[in-house]
Amino acid sequence: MTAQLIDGNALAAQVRADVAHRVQALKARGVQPHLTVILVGEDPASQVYTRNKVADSEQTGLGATLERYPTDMTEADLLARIAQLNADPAVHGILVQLPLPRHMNSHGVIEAIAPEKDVDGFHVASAGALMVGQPGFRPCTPYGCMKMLESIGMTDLKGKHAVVIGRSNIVGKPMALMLLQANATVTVCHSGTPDLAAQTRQADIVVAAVGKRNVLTADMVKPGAVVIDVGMNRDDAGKLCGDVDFAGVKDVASWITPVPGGVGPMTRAMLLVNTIEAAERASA
Ligand SMILES: Nc1nc2c(c(=O)[nH]1)N[C@@H](CN(C=O)c1ccc(C(=O)N[C@@H](CCC(=O)O)C(=O)O)cc1)CN2
Repeated sequence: MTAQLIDGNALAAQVRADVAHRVQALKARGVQPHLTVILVGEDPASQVYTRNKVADSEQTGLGATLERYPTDMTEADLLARIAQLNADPAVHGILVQLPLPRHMNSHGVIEAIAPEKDVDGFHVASAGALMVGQPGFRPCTPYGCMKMLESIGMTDLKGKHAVVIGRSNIVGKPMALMLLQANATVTVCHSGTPDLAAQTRQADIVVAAVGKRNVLTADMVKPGAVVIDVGMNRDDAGKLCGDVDFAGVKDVASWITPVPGGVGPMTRAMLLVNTIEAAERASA
């Protein structure tokens, strides 16, 4: 079997087109939706990601501002700026790019963002809403993974066993909750799981979100399973790769997401969805 690719770039383009229509509808009502992205420090990857977020936003007609601050910015100054943005009715979404410099408490900074502007979906209010199945912003990466499953007809996951590898607050845990909400039977595995392969071999859907190459190899995958690769790593040649041994697993799975061109573009696209949603709610 050779797996079919779930093309994140193509799906993200569809999502952006839909967002662009929603932006036009809001603009027709005199509302200019706006996202403010905050970058503290000089991390090269974060500089690329934040520039891309602004470019994606502008492509759909969303207004976007990138605010850059030096690494030695104080946490108090960052919190004060967030408070101003919270109070600004022209700003609908606020995103603080992670990681923050080590002297800052990321949790405290995220909690300072008004929940109604938390377009990253990282605030505890957003996490709580997801937990109890209430409307709220969903973290963009797992939200994008769910859209990818939907794109191949996997909407109701009743009877499906999903295994999530990784338990981070921004991917693994919300991913498990979203799969559960779609009626999957969900197992969450992590560094303390004794026999990972025994778990993944049972899975109809595997989501790998560890941040380590070759966490999932062909022998760990049930034939015909759907494999979603959230990882973003570098191989020995410096080439971008995921957590999944793509070359091996593609011969066992039925569907697989590539890296690059899979979950990454969908993460960016779902940020736009959350931002237009924030603007629509604010102007309802
Ligand atoms: N505040 C946030 N910080 C971070 C998040 C986040 O969702 N919110 N996620 C990651 C980084 N990230 C977005 O910020 C992100 C990284 C990469 C991609 C992406 O499109 N990757 C491409 C490849 C890019 C390359 O060539 O380097 C792909 O997979 O095709 C999207 C989003 C940490 N911080």
